[in-house]
Amino acid sequence: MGGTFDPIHHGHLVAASEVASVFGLDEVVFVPTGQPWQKAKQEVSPAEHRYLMTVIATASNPRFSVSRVDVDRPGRTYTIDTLRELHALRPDADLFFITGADALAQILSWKDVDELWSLAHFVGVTRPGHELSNIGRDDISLMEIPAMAISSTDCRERVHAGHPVWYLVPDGVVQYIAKYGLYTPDVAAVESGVGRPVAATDAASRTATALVTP
Ligand SMILES: Nc1ncnc2c1ncn2[C@@H]1O[C@H](COP(=O)(O)OP(=O)(O)OP(=O)(O)O)[C@@H](O)[C@H]1O
Ligand SMILES: O=C(O)c1ccc[n+]([C@@H]2O[C@H](COP(=O)([O-])O)[C@@H](O)[C@H]2O)c1
Repeated sequence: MGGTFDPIHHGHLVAASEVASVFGLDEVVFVPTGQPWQKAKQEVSPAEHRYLMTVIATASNPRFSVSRVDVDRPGRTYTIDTLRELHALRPDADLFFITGADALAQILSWKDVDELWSLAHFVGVTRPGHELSNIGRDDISLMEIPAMAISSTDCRERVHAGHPVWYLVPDGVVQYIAKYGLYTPDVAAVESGVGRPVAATDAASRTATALVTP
């Protein structure tokens, strides 16, 4: 499963788990992008942070692993290169490529799209707010998965605004984001009060008030 994973969230993990279960996959390899060229207009976190968050998020599942092929390949990330490299590394493996409905809808704009179909079996999964279509190809499988209305964009915006992302992303990823200050406004903005996180003391005093109220 390829993705920018900025950050990885439970929508990604549920999609991978469901496809692995239905198709009886031995392993799901998460492949964080190096330079996602279709996101060139937006700021993307350094690849090492996205790679490490993906490692943390998948560590507890023995069937999940993370590949560095896209992170380590210089230049823009194209799935045609990802699949060729994975195929060279595991020539005997049947490759599946998992995509959400939104990514599948864009696939005709991907590099060398006509060559993709012979390198992997594509599986499109449902995603709230997006229509799932096999874009007229019978060789693409479509799957309904439990709806997770979570996006990395929303997670970044929540952290930036000082709102929690607990239970949207794995606990270790919440802690990683806090440790490295990802998605937080810069210091000047914090000092000017923009995006100020909810103060622990505010929350504590509200709890205390609630406890003494009859
Ligand atoms: N909630 C979700 N349910 C199902 N599939 C998802 C979900 N979120 C992401 N995906 C799929 O996972 C893959 C990687 O997505 P990506 O890393 O770009 O996450 P994103 O949440 O879409 O990020 P952003 O909001 O930054 O665009 C894509 O195929 C995408 O369609
Ligand atoms: O090959 C391409 O041209 C291409 C264009 C856009 C996205 N992709 C791949 O689609 C996957 C999801 O990408 P994204 O940008 O939605 O996180 C990831 O593996 C990308 O490398 C691939």
